[in-house]
Amino acid sequence: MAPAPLSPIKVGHIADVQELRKSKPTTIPERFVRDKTERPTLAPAPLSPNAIPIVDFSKLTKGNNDDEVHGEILKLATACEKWGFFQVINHEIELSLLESTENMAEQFFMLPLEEKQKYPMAPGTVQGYGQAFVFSEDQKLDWCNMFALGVEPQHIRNPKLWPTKPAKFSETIDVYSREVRKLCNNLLKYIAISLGLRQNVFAEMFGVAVQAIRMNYYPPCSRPDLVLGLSPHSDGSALTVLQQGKGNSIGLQILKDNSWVPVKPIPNALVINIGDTIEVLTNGKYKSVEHRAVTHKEKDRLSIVTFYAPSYEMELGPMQELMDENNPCKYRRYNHGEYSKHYVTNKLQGKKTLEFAKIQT
Ligand SMILES: COC(=O)C(/C=C/C1=C(C)CCCC1(C)C)=C/O[C@H]1C=C(C)C(=O)O1
Ligand SMILES: O=C(O)CCC(=O)C(=O)O
Ligand SMILES: [Fe+2]
Repeated sequence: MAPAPLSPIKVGHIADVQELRKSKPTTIPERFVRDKTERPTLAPAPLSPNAIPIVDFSKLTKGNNDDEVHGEILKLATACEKWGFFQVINHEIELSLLESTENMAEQFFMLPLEEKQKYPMAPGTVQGYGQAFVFSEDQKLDWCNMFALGVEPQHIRNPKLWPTKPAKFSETIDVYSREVRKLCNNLLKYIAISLGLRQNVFAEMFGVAVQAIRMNYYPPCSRPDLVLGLSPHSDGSALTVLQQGKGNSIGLQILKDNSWVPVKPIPNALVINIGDTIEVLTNGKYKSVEHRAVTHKEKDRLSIVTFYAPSYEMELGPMQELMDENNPCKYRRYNHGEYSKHYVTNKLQGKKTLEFAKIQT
């Protein structure tokens, strides 16, 4: 069952942050100013910025010997278990494709507002141009413009939302999405192996996987200490693939041991994170980790995010192989379509959405 749009909801006026920024306001509109407890810490976190594990995909697929392959699988396992995040290098996606996709996204955001507004994200929905996850007039807004599209399978696409400008946008997103889909498939095989499972276990459980793309554009903000680029959340997907803009500016932060750790972009690498689905399937062994984006005083930032998830038809729950008397079942079985609907009809609020599946103890 696909997530259905909500009945009309009142979200008040959602200012377009790129337009707001044009007037270089020294005072930030109240709706963007976070409560004191939510404001970002912009000072460098105590951990070194490169603490996020790095996984070399070429060592997984064609390591020189068994030791090299096993070593990399072990790295992958540690990354998924302890961090929920890693950066993947040598991922086999052409760098020219990463670049052209980034250029397309950037060109789209630089179009006049009237052009972008031809593809509006209706309140309560998640596809199109605008701000997703806003459900009330008093909800704080993120310092971000988003453009999101359902990609696969075809029935989740809304062709009216695929832009005609810039030329080649749709073509590029299609080619990019096919490559990212292959990468997700392959990573899931190695993730299965890292858990001691058959390599096709996830592919069999997912059916025809749902894939969506979201481009996030964060303009500079004169008071980055007061606003958030993107509210803290975990992703509802199985895997998320994030491409950070070539400007290489830090903005993504992940919550590790109660402190926000910045993810320093590695040129040409992709950031991968475990989503709620893998947390549930592994009975919490591999975790979907809370993350957020912060803004910068002078620099803008672009991220291109792919969500890869099971088909809406699939019924999911923790895998038998990962439960025993020491690891009792932590999540109930549910239909992924229902989880998707729950996810997209709630505001981003840390890992709250996953309570949908948690067995209360
Ligand atoms: C922060 O997460 C999201 O924005 C998001 C949205 C994904 C979607 C679209 C942009 C359009 C098509 C539907 C879909 C919900 C996939 C996250 O995606 C995750 C959340 C769930 C649930 C999921 O399956 O992927
Ligand atoms: O822009 C980023 O770095 C974070 C994006 C993200 O977490 C998301 O789109 O779900
Ligand atoms: Fe995310």
